[in-house]
Amino acid sequence: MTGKPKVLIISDITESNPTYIEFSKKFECIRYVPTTKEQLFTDLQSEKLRDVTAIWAMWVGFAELGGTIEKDVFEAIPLSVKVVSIAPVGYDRYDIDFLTKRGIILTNNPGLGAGAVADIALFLILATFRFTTVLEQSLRKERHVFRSREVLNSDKFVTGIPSRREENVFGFGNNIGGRTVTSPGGKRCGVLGVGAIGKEIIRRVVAFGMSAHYYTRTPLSNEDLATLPASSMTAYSSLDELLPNCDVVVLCVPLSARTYHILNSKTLALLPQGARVVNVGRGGLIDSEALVAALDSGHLTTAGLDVFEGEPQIPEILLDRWDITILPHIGSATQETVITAENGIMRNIENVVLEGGSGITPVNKIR
Ligand SMILES: O=CC(=O)O
Repeated sequence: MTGKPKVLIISDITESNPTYIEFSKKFECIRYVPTTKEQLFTDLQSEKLRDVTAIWAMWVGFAELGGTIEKDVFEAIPLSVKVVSIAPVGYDRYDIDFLTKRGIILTNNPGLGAGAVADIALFLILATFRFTTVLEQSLRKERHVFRSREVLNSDKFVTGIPSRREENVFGFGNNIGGRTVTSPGGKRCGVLGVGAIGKEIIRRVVAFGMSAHYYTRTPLSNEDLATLPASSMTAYSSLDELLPNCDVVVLCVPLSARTYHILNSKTLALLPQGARVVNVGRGGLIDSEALVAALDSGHLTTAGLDVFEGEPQIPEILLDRWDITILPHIGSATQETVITAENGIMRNIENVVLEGGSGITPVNKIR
């Protein structure tokens, strides 16, 4: 017994983080490594955790115990808990109504890693225009830089690529599987969601010579526009108006009932023939089956995805495709982001537990 308020830390942490060193002087920090959902449920009800006042949850719910910190687990948390503080921006995996009814504040980290996520969006945009995934896979398989039509067309080439040989595939690599390889420069990049991430994406794509096209329910303020390459940006008043003007569309809106499957067979059909799709938001924004159908029909050229519906699983139909670049939800996975997230979590916990506040960046309102 230290007499200090107890914080349950369900996550890896950076022990050398100077903010944590100070924090651990004010709180009894109980480190917990989650194994299974069932074990977590049991442990949360144990005597040792009976008077915990805060839960530092970092990425749990996203990563190692994908989806576990949902209502069924929260039902087990001690009544003494006042705040659950999580690392991510997105809190779509958490049951806000349940937490609010229990009088628990949930805090997130708005804007966390926006630049890092935008970097990954840019990487995926480049991959979708230049077909880097299939070309890298081919290189690894063939073990040399190919230039011959024979090699590119060989059966040893990445599975799934159409074998309409001579007329569609050129050794130089400017036409792969019957689809044209083009530069992003001069093309139109649609950005769906112009929050912190969307703004960073706009800055990056314009630097690459693209124009930025966007639709946002709340118009950008003049201050916002002053920080953006406004002369290369065009606003649209609806999604239906935006989509026909995108050579690539990038999704970075939060997942909600309104945005669930916002790209579906109907909206994908509004994209121009040959368009690309990139998703760094949440998997549930896209109907994966409709995406695959649009690629198969040749309406879409390629896609790049960092997020998937039902993570940590990946829809089977996306896995073996040569025309989709996939990454394991690494948008904000950098050392800088981790430290910023930890600091945000500690600041929120201190505010609620030591200062009697409602959280610095609360998701819900208690009272
Ligand atoms: O996906 C990561 C986040 O929401 O921060």
